[in-house]
Amino acid sequence: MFTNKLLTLVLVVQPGRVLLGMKKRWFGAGKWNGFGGKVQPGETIEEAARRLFLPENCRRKVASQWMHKIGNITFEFIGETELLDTHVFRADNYNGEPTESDEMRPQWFDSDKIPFGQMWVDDILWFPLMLQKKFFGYFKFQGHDLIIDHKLEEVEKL
Ligand SMILES: CNc1nc2c(ncn2C)c(=O)[nH]1
Repeated sequence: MFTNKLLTLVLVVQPGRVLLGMKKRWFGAGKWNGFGGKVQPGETIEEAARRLFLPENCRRKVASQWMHKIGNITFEFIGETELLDTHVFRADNYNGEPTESDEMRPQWFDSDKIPFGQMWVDDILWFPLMLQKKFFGYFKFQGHDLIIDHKLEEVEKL
């Protein structure tokens, strides 16, 4: 019997560059990734994505349509009963200056120099879709570094 944990992931994709953050602790520490985390009770997925990406002081200034949903990926880890239901957004119009937090150290990467070797092993599979389309994904992991099964499909709408 699986339980579902709702997570958000925000990526800023601009002409020629992508904003990633080095996760400094907890789940996924040591990997570059988008920005996000757990959806709290009582908030929508979009509200969580906004809360977890935008610093407190600039949330008011950013219009609500600043991001759009582009993907949904479910991660299963063999031996664990909690599925990570990850909702992926793009926030391309973000024009702030990303600042380091106790969780993440932000850095811009050229689109052709994404550090996939220091990212979750699934990212290299769905990033190309994320750049062009909307997609659904399912990844079954053995530990944190081996994908033993996956599905990935482009969709017109989520
Ligand atoms: C397990 N692979 C994986 N997990 C993620 C990712 N982003 C957030 N979470 C929880 C990711 O890119 N890959």
